Order: sequence, then structure tokens, then C-alpha cells
Amino acid sequence: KEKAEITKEQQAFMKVIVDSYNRHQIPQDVTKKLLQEQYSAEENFILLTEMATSQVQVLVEFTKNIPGFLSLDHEDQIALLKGSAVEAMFLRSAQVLSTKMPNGHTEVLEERIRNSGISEEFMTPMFNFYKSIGKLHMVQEEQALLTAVTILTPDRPFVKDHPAVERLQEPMLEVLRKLCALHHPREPQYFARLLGRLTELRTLNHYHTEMLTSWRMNDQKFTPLLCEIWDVQ
Ligand SMILES: O=C(c1ccccc1)c1ccc(-c2nc3ccccc3n2[C@H](C(=O)NC2CCCCC2)C2CCCCC2)cc1
Repeated sequence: KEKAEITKEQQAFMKVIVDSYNRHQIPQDVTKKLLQEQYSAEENFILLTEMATSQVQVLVEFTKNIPGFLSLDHEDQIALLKGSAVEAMFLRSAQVLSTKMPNGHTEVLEERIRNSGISEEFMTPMFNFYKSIGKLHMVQEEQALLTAVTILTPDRPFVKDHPAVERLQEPMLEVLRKLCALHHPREPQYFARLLGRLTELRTLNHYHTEMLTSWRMNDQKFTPLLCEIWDVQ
């Protein structure tokens, strides 16, 4: 019985993460902008770099509020942020697309993304991921914890103290497991499916650098922060 119950301290722990996640909710202005009109490849690329840059700043603030993160080795903190930034961006994008919108808006948004300048070959894996996230109908707490679990992945490149990261990720996974049981009682495999999405997310990470250079236009300008975090230029 006690296995399933979320304890008082787990509630408090979760509240810190969910509040931080919601406080740093990316303004849905990218959706509003995209629904307004179809922009050119150049304008879309600029929109992406602006949104991605602000999302990285938001991600850093969110990460700093994860209990215990700031007590990790400083270089490991950077390695975890660097290693998870692209995944967090795709996860957030998937959540934006799976947000309930008035009739027909999601289809228009999808259309705008399909015609944004992203080369065809990346469209399929990207939308497959978006669809698989959408089908999960995650509640906000699950989204926040899944993002925190993604950031606290011990086996990122250049992380030195794996066990220290595992010790932070474990309680996160435990709360997430209980949340899944609570919100999806008729789907015992829901938690496992949720974690399976993180594997799919890694494949997008793997494509990402070539994705960027393939955006149908000649000179790609990135912000200094994106050059740092996306390993481009
Ligand atoms: O890195 C990407 C890539 C992929 C393939 C080739 C080159 C780059 C790559 C990465 C995200 C999305 C992407 N998927 C989206 C799903 C729903 C809504 C918008 C989405 N976007 C972009 C976006 O602004 N994302 C924000 C969302 C908030 C958090 C920061 C990021 C826009 C940018 C304007 C044009 C159309 C899509 C689209 C693309």
C-alpha cells in the first residue's frame, strides 16, 4: 500500500519542480505566431533560434531549482545541461503541439511546421515523436518530472560523477512512477511507455546537428548561446 502512496516529502519535492516548470512555461507565442501566417524558411529559422534561445535560458532556471542539482560538480552541471538541451527543446515542442487547441488549430500548426523549411527526412522522426508524446496525454506534473528526469541522465558525455547524478535522478523516477500509477490507473505499463519516449528522444538528439545545417536556406545564423549548446558554427 505505502509503495503506491506519494509521501508528504515527495509531494513537497514534486511541488518545487512543477511550480518551477510552470513558472518557466514558455509563452505559447510561438503557436500564436505560427497560426497567424506561413512564414518563409528564413523567418522560420529566425523564429526557431529565438524560441530555442529563450527556451535554453528557461531550462537553466528550471534546472537550478531541481533539488540537489546545484550541489553537483560544476562541470557536471554544464555537461548535464549541454547533454539534455536539445532533448528538452523537442520535449517542450511536443508538449506545445499536444496542448488542447480550438478545432483545426493543431492541424494548421502541423502544416506550418511541415512547410517551415525543415528538410523532409527529419519531418517523419520528429512528428512520430510528437505523435507518440501526444498519445500519452501527460498531465503537467508528468511533463515537469519527465523533463527533470531527462536533464538528470547520468550517462551524458563528459559527466564525471555518474553516481551523484543517479542519486538525484532516482527519487525523481520514484515520484514519476507513483504519479503515473495515480493518473493512469488502468494503464499499468504507462510509466514504462513514458520512459520509452526518452529513448526515442535521444534519436532526435542524434540527428539534430545535421538537421540544423539542412534547413533549406544558405547562411544559418545562430545566437552565441545556441552555438554553445547546439555545437554549431
Ligand atoms: O531543431 C529543429 C530542427 C528540426 C529539423 C531541422 C532543423 C531544425 C526543430 C525544433 C523544434 C521544432 C518545432 N516543433 C514544434 C512543435 C510545436 C510548435 C513549434 C515547434 N517547433 C519550432 C519551435 O519554435 N519550437 C519551440 C517550442 C517551444 C520550445 C522551444 C522550441 C517552430 C520554429 C518555427 C518553424 C516551425 C517550428 C522544429 C524544428
